[in-house]
Amino acid sequence: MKRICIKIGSNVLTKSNGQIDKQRIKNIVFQISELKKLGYQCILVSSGAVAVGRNKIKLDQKTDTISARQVWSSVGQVELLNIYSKYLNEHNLQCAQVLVTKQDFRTREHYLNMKNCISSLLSNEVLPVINENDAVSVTALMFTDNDELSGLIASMMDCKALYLLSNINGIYTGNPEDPNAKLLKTINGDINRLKQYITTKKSNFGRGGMLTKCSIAGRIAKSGIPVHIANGSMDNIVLDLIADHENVDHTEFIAYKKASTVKQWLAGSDGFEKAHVMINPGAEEALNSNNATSLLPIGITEIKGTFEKGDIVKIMNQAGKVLGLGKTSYNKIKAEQHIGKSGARPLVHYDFLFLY
Ligand SMILES: Nc1ncnc2c1ncn2[C@@H]1O[C@H](COP(=O)(O)OP(=O)(O)O)[C@@H](O)[C@H]1O
Ligand SMILES: N[C@@H](CCC(=O)OP(=O)(O)O)C(=O)O
Repeated sequence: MKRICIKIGSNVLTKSNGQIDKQRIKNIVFQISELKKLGYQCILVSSGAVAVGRNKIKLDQKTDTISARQVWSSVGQVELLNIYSKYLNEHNLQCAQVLVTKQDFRTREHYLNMKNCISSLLSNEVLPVINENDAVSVTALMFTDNDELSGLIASMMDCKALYLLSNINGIYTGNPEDPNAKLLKTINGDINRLKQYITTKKSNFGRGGMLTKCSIAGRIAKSGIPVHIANGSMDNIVLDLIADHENVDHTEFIAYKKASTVKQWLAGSDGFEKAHVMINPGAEEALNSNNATSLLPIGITEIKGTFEKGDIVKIMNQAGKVLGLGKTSYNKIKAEQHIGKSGARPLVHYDFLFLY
């Protein structure tokens, strides 16, 4: 089975007047049923709960922003899944609702429970429809947006590709409304240059925006999974991409060589770090070279925060630029004894290091 993850943004599922676009959902379901016939196993990450709920419930004036999101998402999620379920049944397919929080990726036990649940649904031919559990995930505990969630799912489930469907063809070299802005067809590595093109403009109901979509797409591609940002408002977009992606207008983040599962997990672990490890220019150069280099204490200048053996740390240069994430071989106390000294074991072995 070729396994893929498809993420659908709120705007793909709603019309400009805010109403749910049932025809769009119907077409997404059609594509999933066709993909199944072609031997694809799909995992759906669907936004839209808040947008759907907002249409159903008029809140009293006292309701604050957080409570509003909780009410709308929990009401909207029921409606959203009912629509998916109804259309899937027309193709003799079934779906399951999987609601997750960022915490579920933090502890290994929850991570494995979640992985087992999704694997079991897939092996029983049930389509997992995943969303953030917006009713209980609030502020600091939230995913940046569902793009981040879909990246974590694609890595966890070892997907062959991730499709991020938004209301736009892909990334343009400027404001998409500017006729001079061109669509970038492929991104190969350097995502930093994209920042100059991206405005803070978001789709009506979108959360993260294009910049977070890009940084997640870049990271996931670097860990070995190709990412396609494409227009989910176009009928049969995923089918077209799978048939001949080079001839469909969209942006592809070209995948690097497949990373190990540990490196893939690290690629999605931003925010889970226990401490920041600052390194000197020599160490930065060595890590960024083409050789498989581990992070040695001699290159470390400072440690901010505390960690135990096996915790994740964020690796940063002198200017504060984040270089990557690593899993430590020993704890902070031991690391501090060796800072700036030669001869000690790597704090982060190359096999447990993911560089952006
Ligand atoms: N350079 C750019 N190229 C493409 N889209 C951009 C660019 N800069 C800003 N955007 C905006 O990003 C939006 C998509 O991001 P987002 O709102 O997060 O979508 P979604 O809700 O599908 O996740 C587009 O609707 C577009 O207005
Ligand atoms: N979990 C929220 C969606 C959050 C989100 O990331 O939205 P989007 O940027 O449209 O993918 C919901 O279902 O409304």
